[in-house]
Amino acid sequence: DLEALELEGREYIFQLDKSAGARKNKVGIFEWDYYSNITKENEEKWIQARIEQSQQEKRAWEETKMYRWQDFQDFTLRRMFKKYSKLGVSALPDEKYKQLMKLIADMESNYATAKICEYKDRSKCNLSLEPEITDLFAKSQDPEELKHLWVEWHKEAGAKARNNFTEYVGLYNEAAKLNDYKDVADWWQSEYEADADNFEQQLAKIWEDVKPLYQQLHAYVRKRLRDKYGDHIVSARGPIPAHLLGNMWAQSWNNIQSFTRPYPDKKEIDITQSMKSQNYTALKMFQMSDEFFRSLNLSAMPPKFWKNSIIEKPTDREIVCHASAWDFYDGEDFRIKQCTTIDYEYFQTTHHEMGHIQYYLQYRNQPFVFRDGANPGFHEAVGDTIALSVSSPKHLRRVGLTTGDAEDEQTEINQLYKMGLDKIVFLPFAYAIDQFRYGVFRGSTTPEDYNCHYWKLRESLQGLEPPVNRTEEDFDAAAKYHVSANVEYARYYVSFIIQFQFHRALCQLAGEYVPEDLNKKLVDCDIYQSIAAGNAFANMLKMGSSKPWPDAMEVLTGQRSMKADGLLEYFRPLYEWLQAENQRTGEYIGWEPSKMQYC
Ligand SMILES: C=C(C[SeH])C(=O)N1CCC[C@H]1C(=O)O
Ligand SMILES: [Zn+2]
Repeated sequence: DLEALELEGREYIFQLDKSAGARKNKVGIFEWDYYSNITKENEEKWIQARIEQSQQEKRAWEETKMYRWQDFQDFTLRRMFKKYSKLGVSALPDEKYKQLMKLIADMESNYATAKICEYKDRSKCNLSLEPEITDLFAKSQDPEELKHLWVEWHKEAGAKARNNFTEYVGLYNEAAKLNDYKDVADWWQSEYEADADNFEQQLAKIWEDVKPLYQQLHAYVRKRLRDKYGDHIVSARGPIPAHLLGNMWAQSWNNIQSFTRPYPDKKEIDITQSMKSQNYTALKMFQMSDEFFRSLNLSAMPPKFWKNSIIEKPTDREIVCHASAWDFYDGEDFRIKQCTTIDYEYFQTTHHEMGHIQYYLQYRNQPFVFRDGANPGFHEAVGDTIALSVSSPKHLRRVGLTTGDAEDEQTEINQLYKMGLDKIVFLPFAYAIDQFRYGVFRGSTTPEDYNCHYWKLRESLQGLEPPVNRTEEDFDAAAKYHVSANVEYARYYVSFIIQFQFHRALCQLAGEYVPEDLNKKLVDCDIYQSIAAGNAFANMLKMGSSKPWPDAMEVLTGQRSMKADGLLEYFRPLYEWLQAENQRTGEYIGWEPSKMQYC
């Protein structure tokens, strides 16, 4: 009878889940060894381990198909079976599976080991992205040097990946179809459990809500850059050249805050300078982040975390420097790998990565198949939500990273501007990255016009243009880690929206934010040491992916959908200031078509 069948199904799926967890642990160790020591030998070992895992998964998948789990009464049981009924890339025949793994590994190692020559001394050709190129890009205010670094990096890390990427798209789409998805775009979006094209409608709605704020910020920054570099470099009504914004991908404009902020005579909050003058170390940054989480009654980092993590770039080997957090699915072994430098950006990144580890710790008693974010955006939002408190003036004063004067109107606008250069600026970038890849996977963007489509999106969404003309010899999208490393990117777009919904709820629980109370503003909320906020956060995080994400979001925020209202409320004073300022200077809002050639 059905009762007995369901009982048998329960036995089976929990057994399968346990062995799946053991497989993930084993493959994870090989993957870590490769990412933290890029050699041909380690790449081969990792791919071999992946092949063995995929063969075992295929056998288990055949067995799982025999159960009529759709008729089971228990919701959790049905959800576990549903997740295990999707085989993933292992559905590819062995040879194709191996080829796909190799393509991704080769693109990723090309990105991780790419080197370029200096602008000043062309004989010095050993510049890596981290820390050399990143630091130069953050500090240089020489448009010619920035142009050189931009062009050379996009050649080494982007153009070189074009052929591998094209082949990867074909194989990855084959895997999608074997999993009953139309294409990889459909597969990636299924992670958000939205019906049909609803997920893309949600993304579009959010952009519609945020675009006016972005356009005001874009217009203001363009004016300040024109003041600095002259109108022969920055036009009055055109897109902004992408190499002048302090970041290789123009995804965050924080590095130009110092010479563009609204009230320059107000003391600058220069966290990087404070950290350096206080002899901060990478370890201290990690200990401070761990202490913040513990202050909320959340979990401490376990011993293996401090023992096994790599928090500074090794000098004796090549590694994948791009920051990452790892769950080895044994309840004890959790690691971060990052090439920390002592600056504001890495202070943020450290909290971002520690947020991933905290999520792993909170859901570590879930079945393995539920040890995941409620949706991929949740996982990216945990650390950033905490960092919203950490980067508040109140908290920075608390930890001695800024001194003196309490909030006055102008300082608050400067603070919101600094936050906006990270959080508002990022949204059209993230939107462009996966709009581009959706088109590629759907076939509406072909290899013959990869770069043309990429720059059309960059111009229409971000209001940027390339510093030099582009052709289809280039492949600028792959100059961004996630495109070379096959990491979906809409997760960050979602994260930068929901983290403000989480932050607002936590601030209310901490008594730090009261709507309409001018002494309890969102911009100066710091939930540090609030057990009430921490417990509510933990209740959501513990769920992992055991329920559809609206249930998880509702537990913390009472909302069941992602909405830009949290972000817009946080930045409202800045929005009003920007509108008034752009009116005062008569700045043109938006951008006319670029005169650069890229299609
Ligand atoms: C820090 C990570 C590792 Se999950 C990252 O890739 N982030 C964090 C914010 C956006 C995105 C990026 O750097 O492009
Ligand atoms: Zn992340």
